[in-house]
Amino acid sequence: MSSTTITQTEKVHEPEYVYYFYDGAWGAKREVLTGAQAKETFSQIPIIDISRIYSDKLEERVSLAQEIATACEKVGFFYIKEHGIPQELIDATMDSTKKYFAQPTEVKMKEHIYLSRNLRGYEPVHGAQLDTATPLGDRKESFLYNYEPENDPQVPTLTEAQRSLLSHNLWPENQPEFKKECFAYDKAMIVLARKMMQSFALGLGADEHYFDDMITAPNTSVKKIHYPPQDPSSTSETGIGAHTDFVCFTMLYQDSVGGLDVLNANGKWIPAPPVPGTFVVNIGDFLMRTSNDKFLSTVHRVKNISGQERYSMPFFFSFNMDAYVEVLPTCCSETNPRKYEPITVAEYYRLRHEKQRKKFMERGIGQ
Ligand SMILES: O=C(O)CCC(=O)C(=O)O
Ligand SMILES: [Fe+2]
Repeated sequence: MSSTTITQTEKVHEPEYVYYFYDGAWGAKREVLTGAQAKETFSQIPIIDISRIYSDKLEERVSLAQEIATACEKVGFFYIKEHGIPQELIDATMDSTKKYFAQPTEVKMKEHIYLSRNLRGYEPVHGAQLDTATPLGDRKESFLYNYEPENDPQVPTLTEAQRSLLSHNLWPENQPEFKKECFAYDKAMIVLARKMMQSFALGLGADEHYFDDMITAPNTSVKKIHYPPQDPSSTSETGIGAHTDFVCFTMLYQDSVGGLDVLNANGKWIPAPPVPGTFVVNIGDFLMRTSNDKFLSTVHRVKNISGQERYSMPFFFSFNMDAYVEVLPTCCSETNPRKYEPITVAEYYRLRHEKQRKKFMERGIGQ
């Protein structure tokens, strides 16, 4: 009698994942794909000259919109140059931002976000923790302010009900210049953002003015951010943990230090280094939803290991708070039916903030 033993030494493939913050919580993940498993995805971020956005020729605006739409579909991130925002305006607001952050923390804590009704104002270093694997959280301090209708170049007429949906800012009383510079910056960015929305509408196959009525009092906000340098080997903190933005889209000004990375479909981090004279634009979850997932809301993070102080200013843009937003009919078909129900921006934000606030409270911040 004889017996045969077969020993299997086959290597078990252990998948590797990149984790990120999505829909109010940490824990969404993307598998790292290499070799034969790798998908077709981006390895760099396109730079688009958007001067045509100001053209009086529709065909030029359409060709730009198509270029932008391709970047939104394939990457979800792109740089814009020749955007029309004067560099002096950007420099002035950056200067006042640095002056604001240079104050002692206890002075800035007078505008702590938890003293405001809706998380506007100052958030200190380690005040946020997107990546729960970093016990200290985000090595950044920030100041967040929201749209104020009187500062809109096209001041909207709002009902009391509409007014009640707006966020309230918490401005530093001792720095009137800071508020002035913030407003000047916001005013210019609102004009550009409305143009960008027209370009997105065209790129999604809709009428150029499809979104116009939904952005008469847009829910915009600007976050001024200071990232002190961090120890490159530290795993206990990061600059800003990996996440997607939950607004429609973001136009980010970053200084010359660098540290922003963008995640591609294979779970690989692609750097988005500073390019002079540009903003980095990225699609957020709400426009992804509105486009029936045609445009991508792409995961990104920041780690400032440069040894220098880094400053950035994302300008976040969403529709009017009471806008009832449906998936664009041009993004749906019989073979690609609508994936999301219509929702108002206020409700969308309420649901997201509820989840996020619960998480922050669990950490014991702001009580
Ligand atoms: O500072 C940056 O470069 C990015 C900031 C960011 O992603 C955010 O605030 O959502
Ligand atoms: Fe972001």
